[in-house]
Amino acid sequence: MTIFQFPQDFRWGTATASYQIEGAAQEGGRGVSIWDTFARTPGKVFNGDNGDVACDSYHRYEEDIALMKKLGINTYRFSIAWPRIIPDGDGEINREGLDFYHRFVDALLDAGIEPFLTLYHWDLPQTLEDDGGWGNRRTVNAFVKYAEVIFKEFSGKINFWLTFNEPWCIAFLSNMLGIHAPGNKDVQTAINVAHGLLVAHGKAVQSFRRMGITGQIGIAPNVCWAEPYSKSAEDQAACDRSIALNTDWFLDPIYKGSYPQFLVDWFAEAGATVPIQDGDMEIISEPIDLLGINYYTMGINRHNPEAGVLQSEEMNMGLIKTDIGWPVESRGLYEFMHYLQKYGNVDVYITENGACINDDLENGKINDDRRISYYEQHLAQIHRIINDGINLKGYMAWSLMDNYEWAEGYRMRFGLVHVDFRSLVRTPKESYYWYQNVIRNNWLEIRN
Ligand SMILES: N=NNCCOCCOc1ccc(-c2cn(C[C@@H]3NC[C@@H](O)[C@H]3O)nn2)cc1
Repeated sequence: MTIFQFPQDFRWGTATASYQIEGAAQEGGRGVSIWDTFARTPGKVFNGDNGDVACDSYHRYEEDIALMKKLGINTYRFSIAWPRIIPDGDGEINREGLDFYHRFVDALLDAGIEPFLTLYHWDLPQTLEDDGGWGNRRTVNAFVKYAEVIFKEFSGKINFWLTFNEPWCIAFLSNMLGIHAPGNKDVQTAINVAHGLLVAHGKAVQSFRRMGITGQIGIAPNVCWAEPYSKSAEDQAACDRSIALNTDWFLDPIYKGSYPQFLVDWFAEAGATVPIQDGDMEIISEPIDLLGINYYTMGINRHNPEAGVLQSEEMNMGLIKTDIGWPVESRGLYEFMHYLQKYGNVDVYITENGACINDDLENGKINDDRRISYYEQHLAQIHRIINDGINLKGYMAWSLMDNYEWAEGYRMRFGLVHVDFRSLVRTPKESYYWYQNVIRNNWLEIRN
């Protein structure tokens, strides 16, 4: 038996997002988001699943908070649905939407749980997408107006703020690969979206500072760690491109005030350029306080001219995979956290980490041993990272409960709690009780 003791002030939590759990899509004055539209577009989402009901957390949040309290977490990451706050994107404020989130945040605080608020977790008001989306400065300015409404409303209640979740997914998965909403497949559009959201991020941070809002603010990139299939320079360069597009493309502008030139040049070869306007990079590089890092898996990549714009092909190395097909390899988290040190030993929270394991109820229990094994491996790496002196301050498991996994609909289950999407009954899985024990002890026991 090996014991890994965590720091006394280490934060333990779980994470969700508005469109994935709330439901009540036509209630409370909520407007239409790009995911409502995308989900209703034939062929885009498995089974045509949408977020109309989801986990119905809009109505059942007190039950969810009771599960969080029983789990023993002290931190809960959630996102605000912009379409609940300003239904048409940049028009009238919907008081009913603000009141819902006040009730929710107050209930979290009453339960002794620190809210970790994400402003944008992919549910853009459709009206703004119709007018050009993140590539149009109207959307950038509308985001700042929305952010300032939330800052003003929740300052004093919220101490941890994130502007954007997974900017690579918002820009490239959704606008170059077309896999997520709005489903564009155009490199220039993706680069325009990435730049727009970065300017929006910087302007929101400037507002946060100017308004004297409580707490710390940052952004949450997702990680795409990759190691070369061979020792060839070509394969290493292919890995560098994959890693950098998820991380450096966003963190270089924020921490250095400029894009990674080798990728700018790579995209220029493909005929795509970054639409930088005077003053943009100064805005984007407004200093932040923390980073959220979302890690799921890593790849072994090789250069392949046929493998998309980046010409970086992920090889199937025969590793154990989760049920969504992602290799289980916790080593990439350790390697990435050291890679991240090039931006300084900044405060980092793992804001998402978890496994898609689609076990179902058997005799009233869900024996998700594979999920427990995934968490054991990744928490052991977390301990190793902390032991190396890296400022990793907390960990949020993705996810509290099974929810709407975007284009995969409800078939892919990441939760510590099982959700029956017909009855909406929640059932803690064996991994929930395992995580409860880790939190209670503040240590990890690795079975020999
Ligand atoms: N990276 N290169 N890929 C090249 C080609 O990929 C094809 C498929 O791509 C991807 C990549 C990444 C994801 C993904 C999903 N989640 C889980 C959510 N995170 C935020 C939260 O809402 C969770 O639901 N995180 N990441 C999906 C599909």
